[in-house]
Amino acid sequence: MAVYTRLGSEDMAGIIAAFDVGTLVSAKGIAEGVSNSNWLIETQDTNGEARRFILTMYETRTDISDLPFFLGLLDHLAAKQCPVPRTIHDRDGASYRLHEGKALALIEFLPGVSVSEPTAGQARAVGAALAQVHLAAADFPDARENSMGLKAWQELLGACGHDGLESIDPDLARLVEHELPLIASHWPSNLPRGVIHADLFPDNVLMLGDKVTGLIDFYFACTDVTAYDIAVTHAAWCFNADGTHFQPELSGALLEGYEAVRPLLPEERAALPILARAAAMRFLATRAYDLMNTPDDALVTPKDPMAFARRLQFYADAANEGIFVR
Ligand SMILES: Nc1ncnc2c1ncn2[C@@H]1O[C@H](COP(=O)(O)OP(=O)(O)O)[C@@H](O)[C@H]1O
Ligand SMILES: N[C@@H](CCOP(=O)(O)O)C(=O)O
Repeated sequence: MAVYTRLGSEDMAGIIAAFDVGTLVSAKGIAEGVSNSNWLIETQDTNGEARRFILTMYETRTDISDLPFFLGLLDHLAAKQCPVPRTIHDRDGASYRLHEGKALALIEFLPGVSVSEPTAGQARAVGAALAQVHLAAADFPDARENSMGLKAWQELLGACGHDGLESIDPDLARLVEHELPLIASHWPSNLPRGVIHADLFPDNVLMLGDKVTGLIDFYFACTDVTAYDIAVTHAAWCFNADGTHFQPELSGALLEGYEAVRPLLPEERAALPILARAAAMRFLATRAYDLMNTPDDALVTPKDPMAFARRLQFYADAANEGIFVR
């Protein structure tokens, strides 16, 4: 359930009236997602045409000062025909507005559904779309530090503590205490950097068949090692949900799709094993922290950190097995 803030119909009509998108017809809260509040908005324009939008209210996880980067990136990528939602600027030309202290943005509704058991064809299409974003963002003028980088993982896992991790799983503290310093000492410093999505999970990709119709939720986007974004997407797409089974056919297809658009440098491909461990650690860290710090009566169900602990263990065990070798 991702509507944390209740907006009455009068409030909603007033918010929509600030945009030149017609008259509000309906506003339906969207259950998916966990970070922000989202509504499906339907309006009727002056020609009587029905139009659909997504209204997002940014909650605590998204810093308002980052919105110019996120929303500006969407418009930059959309202008380059990437399958991302355009932002709808209000009557004053602003890309977001404040409502009772919280930021709101209206974005283009895109068709498609998020797949839960991707095919190789879908993985290939996602790889190609990710590469398209990396190339299209090459001349995006703004930059943003990765707020979910190594330092954040160390802080989050430190806050969980040895006993806290062991309370999740008896072997979790051992895995983290072995892997985190290894990742820190092997993080590659010589690779191409650029704008990355950093959270391209299946629930952030809209698809119709094998076609990517929407890349959404750019709210972890930042400037970091480009190949790390491939590692994040690999960890998110190439295993079953709980991380118990690696799916080599999806791995091969994802990388083929990516390289058909943006060939990897040899040093990027060589770094994928350590970057994959890092990606698994990143999501293990936020999920473990959230699991330990989400009130029992919270609106959302925390995600399972062990799904990414299993991915991390797999990548560590397979470090010399060439799963990323062409
Ligand atoms: N531009 C869009 N077009 C169509 N559906 C969207 C769009 N943006 C978000 N959604 C829907 O809203 C859900 C939550 O959006 P998301 O940005 O993932 O939320 P959160 O930031 O909370 O994770 C998505 O899973 C999708 O179903
Ligand atoms: N996708 C990650 C982080 C959660 O992000 P959100 O897009 O669901 O807010 C995960 O699954 O851990």
